Amino acid sequence: MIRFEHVTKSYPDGTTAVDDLTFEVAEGELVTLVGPSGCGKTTTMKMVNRLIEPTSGRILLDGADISALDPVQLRRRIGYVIQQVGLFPHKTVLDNTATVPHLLGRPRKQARARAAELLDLVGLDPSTYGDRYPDQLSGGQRQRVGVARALAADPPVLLMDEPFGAVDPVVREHLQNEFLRLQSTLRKTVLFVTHDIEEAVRLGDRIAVYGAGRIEQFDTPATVLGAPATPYAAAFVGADRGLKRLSVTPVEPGDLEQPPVVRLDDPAARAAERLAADGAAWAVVLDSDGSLYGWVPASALTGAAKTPRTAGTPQAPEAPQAAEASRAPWAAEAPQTPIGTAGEERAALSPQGATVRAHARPMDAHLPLGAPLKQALSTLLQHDAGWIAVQEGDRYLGVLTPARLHTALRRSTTADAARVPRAQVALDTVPDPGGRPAGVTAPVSGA
Ligand SMILES: Nc1ncnc2c1ncn2[C@@H]1O[C@H](COP(=O)(O)OP(=O)(O)OP(=O)(O)O)[C@@H](O)[C@H]1O
Repeated sequence: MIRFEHVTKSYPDGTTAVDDLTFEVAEGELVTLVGPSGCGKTTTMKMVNRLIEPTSGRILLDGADISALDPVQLRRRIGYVIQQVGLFPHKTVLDNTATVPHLLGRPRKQARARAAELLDLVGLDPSTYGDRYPDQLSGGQRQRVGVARALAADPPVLLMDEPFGAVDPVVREHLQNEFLRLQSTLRKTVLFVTHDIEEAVRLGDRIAVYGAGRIEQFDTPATVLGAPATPYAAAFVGADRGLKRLSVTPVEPGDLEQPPVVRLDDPAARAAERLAADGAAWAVVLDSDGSLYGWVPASALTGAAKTPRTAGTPQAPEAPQAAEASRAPWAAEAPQTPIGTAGEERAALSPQGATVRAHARPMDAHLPLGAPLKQALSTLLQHDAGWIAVQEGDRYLGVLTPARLHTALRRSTTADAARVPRAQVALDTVPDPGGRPAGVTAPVSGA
């Protein structure tokens, strides 16, 4: 755990780089420091490993004042990754990574074995890259070596100063994902400096938004985006913060609609009756194991007797479209005419048309529960669909609609501001697609 207590750093020329900082980074937490150039992020970070000494205040590491610790001993507990990486040009990748464990007294062979494990961990095959020199690597690969090297002594704390700043946006996103994957298992205490709000939001458990030498807001990404504490923080996170917030708001069970559900092997006639009774224009179709197969329009089921249809890929015009806000997205325009269930009509069903299977449209697109709303919106747009199914593992849970997505975003903003679970928030200003106040009587699965 890192704790800053009223830390100020002033230079003899009168510049105050940071002014009265007080904050805490919990063990295993990743805190991003974000702000414009010159606002004091790097100074903050370098005071933790005593490359810079504060003018006043103190910094505690696991409760101990670091000013009383030997700087060399202190730095052994702290991995440091910087943008320029700073690999030794004349040493191979493996030797670069093995340097610290070797310096710490591990026999060379052991240190190299550990280095190979770490290279593997950061996604560099040691048999391919271990014997290369830094100038034989791409920028992104060098950054990975930098991370592997910082992890080599297995320090509980990592300081990362714009570690992915020198690579193109695609590689950067890849490195960020890999680092998040690593961090989910390693659980280091991380201070991560960036001037990129997208990166800060993406990686941080919490974000410190810096103004000139001071922290303007220190909170979760969702709260910083949903409820900026000051006009400065609002301006820094950007006018499009609602869009950014989509990336940090997960789909929860309470966000989902529950349209009628039929199974592939249900008799088509019975499914049609069910949809007619519900006044539904379509139903979700599940496999026998409860996973998503696709959807079926009521019109296909009612026409089942005459024109059995072989399931194919749905064409865009057939895809379920976004509902008007006033009714459930699956609601029929007019009540469906139940198809005849008289014996002679049933007998007319061909074997192919007898079950939902013959009329169902497959739908490949679905989302895992917990996926960010941004992914949900992107999937909806990509498939030109009015809903997208949400699954937990292989189990279908319900569907997310554009209206529900909007409600989820609004509810999460309110929930974060009030510090309560999203499921407890009722919004009565925006009706959901069923015309109900969202979060009050809307169908909720498992929330
Ligand atoms: N040795 C120094 N003497 C005087 N001023 C300094 C010194 N080192 C840094 N500063 C000033 O302290 C302020 C904070 O610098 P710092 O490097 O912490 O900013 P930063 O937020 O990390 O910026 P960047 O994103 O550009 O790296 C800046 O105004 C900088 O000019």
